[in-house]
Amino acid sequence: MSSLALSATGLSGGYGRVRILFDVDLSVATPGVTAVLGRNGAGKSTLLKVLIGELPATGGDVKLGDVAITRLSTERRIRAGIAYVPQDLPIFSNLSVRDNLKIGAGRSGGIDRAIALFPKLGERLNHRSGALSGGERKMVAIGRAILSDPKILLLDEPTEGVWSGVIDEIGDRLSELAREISIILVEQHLDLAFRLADRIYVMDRGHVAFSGVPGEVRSDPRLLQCLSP
Ligand SMILES: Nc1ncnc2c1ncn2[C@@H]1O[C@H](COP(=O)(O)OP(=O)(O)OP(=O)(O)O)[C@@H](O)[C@H]1O
Repeated sequence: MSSLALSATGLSGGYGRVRILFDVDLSVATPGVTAVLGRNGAGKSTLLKVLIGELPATGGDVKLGDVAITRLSTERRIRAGIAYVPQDLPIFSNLSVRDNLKIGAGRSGGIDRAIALFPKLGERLNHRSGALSGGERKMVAIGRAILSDPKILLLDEPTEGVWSGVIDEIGDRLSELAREISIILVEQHLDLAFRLADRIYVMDRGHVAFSGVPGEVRSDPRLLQCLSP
């Protein structure tokens, strides 16, 4: 079980001179699911990119446990125990499922943990990844990410482009995974986010508008305001 919490304090960041995030405070459940909601363009993906170090923080701090990791490279954050699955999946279409998974396996070469989480991948190991369904591609990306044995997993819209019948399946697997590690979940499917999350942050124009446990957030009139286009 993980005891390493990821937290952000007063976090700002963006693209070049364009500031997108303003003074974001966030602290993740360990283990468990912390969902981040907000309308398109609210800054959810940008937040994950700053947390993993793909974009620099221009203010504030990111901590893993008590250690500030704000200035660490993405590679060192991954080594420290954070994994990231971006929205646009880095899946190599020409490679088999097995070879795509092996990219995440490091020196051990073992892909068993990914297959234990998503047994369907075990049946598709020799398939070309480009021929997989949207849901299966998401499974490959998540399965590969957990092979680095992360304590914290950042997931950007794992159900985007996934057939509704498979959304629950992915949700069930994430719920299992969240018994062991912390997941920060950016998600457009509200039902799934409310089902999985221990805590929810609602973002609006680069700020955290409010946060709370799912019951509180669902009945907060600010939710509709923050999610309406
Ligand atoms: N590469 C980029 N360069 C400049 N601005 C960007 C870039 N990527 C995103 N943005 C801008 O940053 C803002 C926040 O985008 P972000 O992708 O973080 O939002 P989001 O909440 O994840 O939205 P979505 O649900 O659509 O993915 C938007 O105004 C977007 O146009």
